[in-house]
Parts: sequence; structure tokens; C-alpha cells
Amino acid sequence: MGEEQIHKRRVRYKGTHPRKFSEKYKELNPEKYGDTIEKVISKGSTPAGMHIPIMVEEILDVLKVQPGDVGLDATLGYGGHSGKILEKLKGSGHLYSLDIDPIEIVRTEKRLRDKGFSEDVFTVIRTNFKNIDEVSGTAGKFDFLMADLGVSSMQIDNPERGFSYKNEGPLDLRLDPSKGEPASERLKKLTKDEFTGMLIENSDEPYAKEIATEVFNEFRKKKEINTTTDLYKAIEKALSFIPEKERKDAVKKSSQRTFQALRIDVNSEFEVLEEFLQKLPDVMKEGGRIAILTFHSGEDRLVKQYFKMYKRDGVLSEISDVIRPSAAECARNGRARSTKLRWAVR
Ligand SMILES: C[S@@+](CC[C@H](N)C(=O)[O-])C[C@H]1O[C@@H](n2cnc3c(N)ncnc32)[C@H](O)[C@@H]1O
Repeated sequence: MGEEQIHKRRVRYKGTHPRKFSEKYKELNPEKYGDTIEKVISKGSTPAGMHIPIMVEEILDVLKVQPGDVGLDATLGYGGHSGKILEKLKGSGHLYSLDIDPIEIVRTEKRLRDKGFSEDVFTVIRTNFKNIDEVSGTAGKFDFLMADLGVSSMQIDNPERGFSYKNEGPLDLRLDPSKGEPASERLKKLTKDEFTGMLIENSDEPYAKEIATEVFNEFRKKKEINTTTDLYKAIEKALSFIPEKERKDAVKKSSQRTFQALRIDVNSEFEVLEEFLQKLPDVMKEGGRIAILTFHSGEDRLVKQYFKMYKRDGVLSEISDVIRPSAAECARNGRARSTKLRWAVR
């Protein structure tokens, strides 16, 4: 392709560096611009359209993947963990990887197939991980299983998905946009008390009442909350009583928690995780190894409760305490900071 054509396809942006997701054409083409990707990662950031896998070495240590093993990655995402696991299988055995995101799953499967992982060793299934019993019904019981809960960086950073208050976009927050309703629609159906309860239960939001009051004031004034920025502005207004010096940080944290609470709700994340944990022992071989990464206290609490109950009842033979990523990993990848790993042996 001629240089002229490449220029035509580039996105124009103001200033010296692209700021918007869609303008970051180099980061969005990692195969072509490897040096840009390395530069962004070395600064502790995640390149647009990419996800840096977390606690990879710790997870591989736990899962002890051997050639010939059959395993499950319940959350394929960008395929960072799946790729490393496939390397350990050395072409023998099988990895089943699941995701509900219809957009990213296609890109990730292509990326891994291009690396040479064929259907003989690797199957990608678009399904909710609450259906692990069905997957195991055809795949058999697993020697190892991992789950890296929550959202990927590609989902968070893409404004069209509406996951982050930092980028203007539709207030959607669905992992599978082909099902259910976006957060903007969900919000309209809640009462003020229900929204307050959601913010407290899902995210321990200290200003739940103030935020819910402001959102419902907007509704009363017949104003709509359809975009990420509409919601962010309502949160900013709700917290205007906080002294100016502390306000910026408070708004940032409350926005993160509010978006997380809505995401958990529109994707029924607690219900789904609970169903997955209930089915987990039956899909594992005896001695099978399990690793789960969580990103907030609600998720970790559920995993801990189930692991403890299964250990007490003799369903799991061994369970770990919480393991955190190293300080070096958190410095390299800011998104690792809230991660907790728990592992268990069937
Ligand atoms: C943190 S990312 C996984 C990143 C991955 N380990 C990697 O290295 O690239 C979480 C992924 O799980 C998916 N996911 C979340 N809930 C799910 C569910 N209930 N069933 C299937 N996939 C789910 C999300 O769509 C997202 O792609």
C-alpha cells in the first residue's frame, strides 16, 4: 500500500498527541506499531484497544498447566492469559475460552489463531460463564480453570461502550450489547431509593444519597441522562458541597464507583458469579486447580465465601488466602492495583 493511501486513512487530531480513543491509530494497530506500544506500556499505561494481563506468572504457578491437560479460561478478554496457557500446553490437550462480548471475542480469536493456535487445541465459545456446566458437558471435566472477572481495558477505553466517565459516549455499560438494556434505560426504571441502594450495595458509595437525589432532580426537570457525561455532570453537581480542594478527587472516585455499580447491575454480575461458583466443583476433576482474579470487594467476598464453604464441606481440598500483585506489577500496570487472586484445589 502506498504512503499516500496510509496518510489518507489517518485520523486528524488537535495538538501533538492523539487524545481520543479513535485517534490513537498507532496503539490500535499493535502489529504495525510495536515500538509505540512498548513506549505506552513502559509509562505504566495501557495502549488503546489492548489489555495487559494481570498476575500471569502467579496464575501459571497455581494452574500448573501440563501438555495434555484440558482447561477453561472463563474470561478470554484480550487473550493474554489464554495465550500463555496455550504455550504451556505445547500443542497437546485443550483450552476452552469463554466470553460474552460479541465484539472483542472475534478480534481475540483471530489474534490467537494468527499465532498458530488451531482448533485442535483451542476452542472459543461465546457464552456467559454461568453456563460452565454446559461447556463441561461437551468438553468433559477440567484439570484447570481460571477466571479474570470484570471488564477488559478494550471495553473500558472504547467510548462507544459507555463504560467510563472519562470518555463521552452512550451510557450503556453492557458486556454484551446485543442483550438486555443499556444503563441509561435501566436508570429510568429505578426509583430514587432503589438507585441509592444499588450504589451502596454494589460499590459502597459514601455519597449514594446525594448522587441519587441529584440524578432524580435532573429527571424531575425532564432532563435526560443518556450519556456518560450526563451522569458525570450530575455526580459533579451532587458533590458541589465538598470543599474545592478535595472535590476533584471525590468526584473522580464517586464516578468510578457509580459506573461500577451500574455495570454490576446491568450485567447481573453478582447473580452470574454466584451461579458460576455453585457449578464450579462439578466441572472440575479431582485435584483440578482453580484461580480467580477479582477487582472489588463484592466479588472477592463471594469467591471467599464459596471457597471457605467448599473447604469446610470437603469439596475443595485446599484454598489460598488473598494474593496481591507485586508492587512492581502495580507500577507497570496501574489497573492491577485493585486485583486480588484466590486459588483452590478440587
Ligand atoms: C478482565 S477481562 C479478561 C482479560 C483476559 N484475562 C486477558 O488476559 O486479556 C474480563 C473479560 O470477561 C468477560 N466477561 C465478564 N463477565 C462475563 C461472563 N459472565 N461470562 C463470560 N465472559 C464474561 C468480559 O467481557 C471481558 O472480556
